[in-house]
Order: sequence, then structure tokens, then C-alpha cells
Amino acid sequence: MAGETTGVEIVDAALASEAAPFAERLVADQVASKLASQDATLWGPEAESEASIRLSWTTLHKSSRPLIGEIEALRTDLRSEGVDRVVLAGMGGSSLAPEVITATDGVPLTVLDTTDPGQVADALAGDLERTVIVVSSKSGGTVETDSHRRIFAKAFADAGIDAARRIVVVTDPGSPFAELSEKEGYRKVFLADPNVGGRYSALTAFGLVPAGLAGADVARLLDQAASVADELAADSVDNPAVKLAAAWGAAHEKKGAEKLVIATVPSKEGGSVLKGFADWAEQLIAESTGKQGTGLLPVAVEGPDSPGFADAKGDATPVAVGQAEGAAKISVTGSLGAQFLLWEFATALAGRLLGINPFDQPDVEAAKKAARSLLDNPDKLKGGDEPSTVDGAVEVFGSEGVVTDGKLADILRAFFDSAPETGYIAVQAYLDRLDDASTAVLRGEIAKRTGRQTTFGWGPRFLHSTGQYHKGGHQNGVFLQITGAVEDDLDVPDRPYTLGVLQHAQALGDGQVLAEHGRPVLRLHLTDRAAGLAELVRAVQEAGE
Ligand SMILES: O=P(O)(O)OC[C@H]1O[C@](O)(CO)[C@@H](O)[C@@H]1O
Repeated sequence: MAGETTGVEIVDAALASEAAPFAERLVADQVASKLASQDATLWGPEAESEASIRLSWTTLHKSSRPLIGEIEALRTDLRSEGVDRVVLAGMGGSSLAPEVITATDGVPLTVLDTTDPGQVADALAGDLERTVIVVSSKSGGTVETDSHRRIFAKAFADAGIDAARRIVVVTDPGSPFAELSEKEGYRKVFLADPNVGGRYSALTAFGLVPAGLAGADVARLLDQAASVADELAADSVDNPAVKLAAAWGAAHEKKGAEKLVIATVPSKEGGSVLKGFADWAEQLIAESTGKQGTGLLPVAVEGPDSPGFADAKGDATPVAVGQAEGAAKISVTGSLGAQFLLWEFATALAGRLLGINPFDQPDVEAAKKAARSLLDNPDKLKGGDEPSTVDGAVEVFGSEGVVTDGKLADILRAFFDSAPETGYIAVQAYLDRLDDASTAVLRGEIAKRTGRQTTFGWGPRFLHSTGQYHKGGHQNGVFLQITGAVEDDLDVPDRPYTLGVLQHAQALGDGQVLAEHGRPVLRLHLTDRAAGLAELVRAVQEAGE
């Protein structure tokens, strides 16, 4: 199909010439072919033991084939029982790929990667008679996913539906979910390849099972990846992954442009639009590279005309997923399956250029630990909740040194100014990403008015994605947290907390860890979500005048 040719073009001539020596180095060291044959020594001795159990993703286009029949058989069975609504509970690598796959294929999938009680309640309010939930977790212990499992199991039971018949599990062998599935007799367990990390798992059971059950053409996805596999394994400067990694490496090292601003560009020639691809790439790049004070910060933007992309300055490299448009300095084309594999190769190669281990996520645990400790001390969770300022429906809280007095617009102006010119502003919304979807306009509004690169993440979703970079990458970010009042909270069965309390603990926990890293954190709590959001948008506009 036109527009589906896999390729990387470094559109910017200066970047292309700076990238050339990086590509030549990768070729001389035969990094691509060694990566394809799963050589764990490529990232140095310290990374070797982790890398030795993380490289099976290079051949998934072959090894995942047997899954296709299994998924199709289960889908047929479920449909014959009238079960055709698929809900997916999974965080980070356990939901980002299926979300892109189904969105690109235009098939419905309800994704739960939230602790927002309202969003989960809306998913529960769908037709349970027709619903199957896929509970996906590599570790089999992720608190958000386990909470969704508990909530749905109870809801099925309350509705007189045999819950075990409606729960499908994707997990690693031997995980707590694998054991639980056996004990509870869940409908089916897909055991994934343990030698593939979460963010490289798009073509494992984690990507294929939920997407395939929802009706996406997952066999075609593997064909697409297979079609580019030989090219990606070639030690050549024309290898698209070598080109992409070299361009990223050069931008980072030569220009201090550590930010990759990623926009999906609709194809003019009838190729597919990879909907939400930037959100998937965000986790891959941020968790893989953002550590030891270095890394590449992915900035997912709405489109090539958006602030941050169209007006990118020297600290950022605009990357088009699709044909080059506007300010794009790099363009990456190809079908979804091919691009999954291409970006994974490029990220692993970039890890070598940056001198980091692209397979660990050393700083993710800190936020989880802080949230757990707050859940264990409910008093602490309530304490410290006195706002410094209240402006209309917005309560203001700040970490040490952050200005929290005065009008909201003044507070925001001071906060944005505290970000270095070449730093970034991270907006982190612990809200309902469907009902409060308009919150996302803040990204463009802030980027446009401050001239600083601005990211947007839904909490706790981003904790399993860019959260690693925030703590481990270049320390030049400032963090705007948005939390909101919970009208109807949801109990998590057999747990001492509600979903709303968990959500609150996650926001506060991550805020604490960021503050411990010396990062400025401003938390705005919307006591009325709609009114507070409107005030916030107005204040951002005023702050930029
Ligand atoms: O699949 P799991 O084990 O639930 O983990 C979900 C996500 O959490 C992370 O470990 C980060 O918190 C990701 O790397 C992973 O994709």
C-alpha cells in the first residue's frame, strides 16, 4: 500500500551530516546484526546480565505466530457466547501497544490504565453480559491492574455472571497472576515470553491477545514486522534503525537536543494512520533511555502544526511518524508492525550510543514505594492537605521553594519561569482521561505561551512511561500535577483503600519523589473538576500574556 514503505529520512541536512559518524560507528561495530542475534554484551558489562534475559523481542515476528490461532479460537468461542466487548486492564507495556493496534485498525477496546474512580465506573457501566476483561501484567502484581481485576470480578459476580469465565490473563510464567489464575480457574491464561521486557512486548501476548480478541488483524501485524526484520539486522548506514538511532544520538550529543517531539502525520497516500503511536513510543524511549542523568525525552504532540513541533527550538528534534511535514527534522514511515520493530531496534541502538542500559527502569520503583507508604499511613495521606492558596475551584500546593501565594495566573507564571529555557514542563493529570479529556489542551496552551517544551501525561499511566525519565533523565523538568475531587469513589474489594485513595496516594507519592530529586512540583487540586479546569485554562492564558 502506498505510504507503507518502511524508511527513515533525516530531512534536516545539518542533522544528517552530524548523524553520519554515529551511523558509521554502529556499522563498524556490527551493532545491528549483533542485536538481531541477541548479543547481550552490546551495552557493557554492567548491563549484560539484564540484557541476557531481555532480547527475545528481536524474533517475535516468528516466535509469536502460534499465538494467532489461540487468540482466534478464544475470540470465536467468546463471540458464540455473545461476549464481544473487550476491556483491557494493564499499565505501560501491558496496554499501550494494544491501544495503538486497535485504534489504528479501528476496532473498539476499553483500556483501563487509570485509578480514576469515575473512569473505572464508566467501564463497569458498559454491558457486562457481553464483556470479557483481559488482565495483563508481566509481573502479575501491579497494583492498578490487580485493583481492576478485583473490581470486575466482584461486578461480574454481583451481576450473576461467572467471573472466572470472563477473566483472561496475560502474564509471565510463575507470576502471582499465573498462580491465581490456576487457583480461580480463569477462562484462559496466556503465558508470555519472560525474556521480553514490558516496553518491548508489543508483538508478544501482551500486545496481540487483547488486540486480537477485540478484532484487530494481529497476523498482519506480525507479517508487517517480518517484512522489515532483515533490513533492521543489516550492518549498513541505510538500515532505518541505524539511521534513526544515529540521528537521535547526534541530536543529543552534538546539539543538546535531548527532546524528541513526536507527531503522527496522517498519510496523504492512503497509508494507515498510526493512531496513538507517540504514546507507545513515549514509554519505549523514556523508560529505556532516561537514566543516569541522561536520555531522550519524548514529547508526544497532537500533530505537526502543534506548539513544540512547529516552533521547536534548538533543544528539540521534531520527528514525524509518517511523511515529513512542517518542521520535521526526521520522518519515519512504515506500517504499524514494521514501526514497532524499527523503533525498538533504534531505541536499543540509541542506548548503546548514550552509554546506558536500555532494559532496566531503576527509578520507577521509587514512586510505587512512596505511594505504598502513603497507603500504609492514611493519616499522612490526609495530613499536609492544607492548601497554601485557594483560587476559585483550584487549591494550590507546592514543593519547597515553589511560589504558591497570590492569584493562580501569577503562581503559574512564576512556576513556568522556574523551568530553564531548555528545560521542560510536565503536566501530569490524575483525572479521567475520557470525561476530563479536555485537560489535554493544557499541553499546547502552555507550550505556546512559555516557548518551553511541554509534555502531558495522565496519571498514573505516565508513571509506567515517562515517569522513569522524570526522575532518572536530564534534571531540567518542572512538574505541574493536577488532581481532582472524586464524587463517587469505588472500593477495591478486599483492600483497605478505595480507588480514589490510591489515585491520591500515587499523585502525592510521585510528587514527593520528584521533590526529593530537587524538582519543582506544583499541585493544583480541582475541587470542582469542570469549573476548576476552566479556571486553570484561563489562568494559563493570562500567565502567558
Ligand atoms: O506488566 P506489569 O508488570 O504490570 O508492568 C507494567 C509496566 O510497569 C513498568 O514496570 C513500569 O512501572 C513498565 O515497565 C511496565 O510496562
